[in-house]
Amino acid sequence: MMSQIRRSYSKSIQSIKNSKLFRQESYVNGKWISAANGRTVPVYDPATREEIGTIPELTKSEVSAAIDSAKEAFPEWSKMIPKERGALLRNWFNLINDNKEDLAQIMTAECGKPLVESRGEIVYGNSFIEWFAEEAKRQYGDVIPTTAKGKRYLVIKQPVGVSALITPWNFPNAMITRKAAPALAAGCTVVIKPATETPFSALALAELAEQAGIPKGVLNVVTSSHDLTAEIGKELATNPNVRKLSFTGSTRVGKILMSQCSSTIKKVSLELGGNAPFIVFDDADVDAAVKGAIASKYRNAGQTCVCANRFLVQAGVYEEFSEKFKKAISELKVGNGNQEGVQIGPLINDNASKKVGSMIQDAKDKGAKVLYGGNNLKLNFWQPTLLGDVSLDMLVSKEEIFGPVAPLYKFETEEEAIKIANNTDVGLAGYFYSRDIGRVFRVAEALEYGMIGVNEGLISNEVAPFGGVKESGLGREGSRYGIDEYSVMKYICLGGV
Ligand SMILES: NC(=O)C1=CN([C@@H]2O[C@H](COP(=O)(O)OP(=O)(O)OC[C@H]3O[C@@H](n4cnc5c(N)ncnc54)[C@H](OP(=O)(O)O)[C@@H]3O)[C@@H](O)[C@H]2O)C=CC1
Ligand SMILES: O=C(O)CCCC(=O)O
Repeated sequence: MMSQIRRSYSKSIQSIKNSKLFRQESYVNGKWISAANGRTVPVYDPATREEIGTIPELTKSEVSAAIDSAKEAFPEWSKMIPKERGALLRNWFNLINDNKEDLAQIMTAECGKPLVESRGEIVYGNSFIEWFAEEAKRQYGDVIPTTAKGKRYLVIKQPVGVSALITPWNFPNAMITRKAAPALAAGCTVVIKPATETPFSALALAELAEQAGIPKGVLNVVTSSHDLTAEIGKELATNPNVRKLSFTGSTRVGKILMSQCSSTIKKVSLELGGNAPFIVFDDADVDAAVKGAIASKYRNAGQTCVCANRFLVQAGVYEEFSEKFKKAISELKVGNGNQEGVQIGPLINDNASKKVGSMIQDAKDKGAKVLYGGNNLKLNFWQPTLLGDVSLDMLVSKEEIFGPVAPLYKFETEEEAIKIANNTDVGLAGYFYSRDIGRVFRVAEALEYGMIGVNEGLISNEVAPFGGVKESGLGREGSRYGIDEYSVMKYICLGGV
């Protein structure tokens, strides 16, 4: 049976050492399940369009049953001593660490990112598990000085309850661990719905969670098809037994989920789209700015919500920055992510590719110059692209590009740069390069973004609060604040003391 299925695996999956990690069933209540109606959905390698394997197309009622399992598991898990929960998370961390190369290969096969980035994401994703394994022990409450004789006031933190976690395809591992680890540490049980394009990284995590001893029903992974996504999302957002929903993805879907969650007043965390400005001032170290720009823009072929989206460059260094940027991207290697040396893989699917193509065309139609690239090489592989003479009416200025395209704008003054940078409905990450300490404070404070990189293009880590303002979302992930998203405060007023 196995050899029959194996024939259709992509090459990257064939090379994994621990074949147990490649699960093709959903994981509910400690069991690996198929859909009751037997229906499956194929998953393709975006680099080759080869079928990697299949996943069950669970229906709404099966997702509802997974929520029931999480509800049943909640009392015991939430009452466990935090240190014991932390120890199980630590086991999970260790197992992920032991299997990191296989996990990276599965990730590259299903989402296309270069293997070197997949390896980095496994380490990054695992850092959230390690961090929250520790934080489980640090959910401190408060004792509030009394205002009346004979009374004492206490505040304790308790887990919010069953948590639904809906995650995207661009970070198939880290977006799960950044939600599941604080949820489990706080004492919540979870139902995870991974993106239909990238379910195997999620199922591999579930396999290792099971091996780590995380009890049945505590962590569930439900898979389905794009056709049923809206129905399943609605079930997760409206089922009264779910008390928390955390979503990473587009602002469009975030708005739908937030409105659906209002029917049962769930606690909601949303990590949505961005339109990150990357500002280079005249006083910047231009070489450092180019290095930061490449790291920020071309990570995951530009498919990252914190990717630089608009490059605002002050007139005095515009030519120098543009020339050096162009040279740097001309050296980037595009190809199948599982080949050594590749820095830019394919976009996730045809829709993503069409979106990038139409944004480049729109910019050209409105007068932008292609300074480098601009071509679709094959399938969904795009050349790293640099656009000059970009104006604010172009789609690349207004929308999240989610592809390897860098638009350059020239500005004259600091005020103008801040005004352009803030002229958007979203506010996730913003970046700027300057060596003037006064400007560093002024601009960092003036930018309407949840996260700011100053002389730095990569800002994410497990100890810092990740999240946005405006339509980029609600809540913070990672850091000491991340666990609060899965906790509720209880005030206890003690009389007769
Ligand atoms: N903030 C971020 O990290 C991300 C931002 N985006 C932005 O969104 C654009 C479009 O990408 P796309 O993949 O379509 O983004 P979506 O927001 O549609 O997809 C992301 C996740 O949301 C799920 N989803 C989609 N519709 C619903 C729904 N009605 N209810 C519940 N869950 C739902 C998807 O599931 P399924 O896979 O089953 O469809 C997937 O798990 C990108 O170009 C980018 O700009 C996209 C992904 C991540
Ligand atoms: O939403 C995303 O695009 C994933 C976040 C990437 C990061 O953690 O840096």
